[in-house]
Amino acid sequence: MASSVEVNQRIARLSAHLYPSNLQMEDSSSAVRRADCRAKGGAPGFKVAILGAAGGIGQPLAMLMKMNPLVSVLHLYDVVNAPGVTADISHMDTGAVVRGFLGQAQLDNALTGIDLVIIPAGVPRKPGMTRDDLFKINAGIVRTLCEGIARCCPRAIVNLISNPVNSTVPIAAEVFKKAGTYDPKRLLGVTMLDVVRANTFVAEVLGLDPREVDVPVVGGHSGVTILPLLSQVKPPCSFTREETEYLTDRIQNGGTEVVEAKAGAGSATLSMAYAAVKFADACLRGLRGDAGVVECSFVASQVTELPFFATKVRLGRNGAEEVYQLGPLNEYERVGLEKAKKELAGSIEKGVSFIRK
Ligand SMILES: NC(=O)c1ccc[n+]([C@@H]2O[C@H](COP(=O)([O-])OP(=O)(O)OC[C@H]3O[C@@H](n4cnc5c(N)ncnc54)[C@H](O)[C@@H]3O)[C@@H](O)[C@H]2O)c1
Ligand SMILES: O=C(O)C[C@H](O)C(=O)O
Repeated sequence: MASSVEVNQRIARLSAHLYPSNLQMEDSSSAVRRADCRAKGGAPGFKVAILGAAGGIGQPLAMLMKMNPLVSVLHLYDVVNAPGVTADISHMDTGAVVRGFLGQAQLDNALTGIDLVIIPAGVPRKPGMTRDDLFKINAGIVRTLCEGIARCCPRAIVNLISNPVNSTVPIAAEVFKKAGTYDPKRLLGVTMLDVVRANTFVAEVLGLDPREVDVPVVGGHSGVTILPLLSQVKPPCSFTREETEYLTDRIQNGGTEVVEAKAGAGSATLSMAYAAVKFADACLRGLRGDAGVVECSFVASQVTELPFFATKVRLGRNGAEEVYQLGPLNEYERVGLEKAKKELAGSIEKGVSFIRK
């Protein structure tokens, strides 16, 4: 008759066979210890956690981060399906070691020791909804996740994707202030998709390769708060009034264009995962100490009278180390800026009072 130790070993072997992701899900297993050795002994890299990793954005984002050579350890956290996504991604023959974490009981393990946290957790829009309509559900999700960050990795850089970004970033800031861990440089709202779209649409109009185009997009991440500065496009160029209006409208409504095309099946996921990885990679290069890493982001700011605003920022070892001014605006952009600030003020206040209430 088999001893209880032997029985337990057999069960563990069978379980690992049936549920290979358990190899990554169980922190004390020898596979994880081997993975730890590999992470420490292999190419140096950063530890990254994705919260909401089983979602429409989370899955392609996890795949792309697993391909990023700057990442040595990748933690995939979600309240559903984390084991499946982890098993799948972990078979990719790239350097990063992948571990999955399922449900709130594993949130702290998912976050401990992490350098960069990327948050795409939360519900997406359906046609007819504004991003602000997501506040009711997503505000609470972001609060819970940020409480975990404050407990377990208070020095991590946070890339916040969950909408409405104009309110979720102020929510995160308030959670961190309450916990006494707030460092404004380390909290970055992800507005990269607006820049990615702007580069694409402007390149189409100019007949250029989008990779050659750089469009600053400032303000926030919703409707009129998305303010492309077409007067500052690189390479230098000019647009007719008609082109300016077409481009501004298309960039401001790019998200709605995708929501309507998906007809109830969600919002941008693939282009967002691409944009999130582009931004996360910039943050990691900054953490590594690379010079001259500059991207747009919605951050704590003194560029306007508002406490948060998106502009170009320089990313360094401490996050957004320098927040750049707006630069010269034309009349069309000055009018746009006033509209953007008016709407942003309300969204920021809504986020702040959600925590302070
Ligand atoms: N910042 C941007 O530019 C941008 C672009 C696109 C989408 N978004 C936003 O990103 C969010 C996610 O979009 P999606 O298409 O991936 O949605 P999705 O519904 O496909 O995925 C969301 C994931 O979050 C998970 N989740 C829910 N509650 C959670 C919790 N408490 N902890 C951890 N995970 C949790 C879900 O289980 C799901 O897997 C939405 O709020 C959307 O509006 C932002
Ligand atoms: O539009 C949305 O709801 C998702 C996202 O903010 C986007 O810009 O695609």
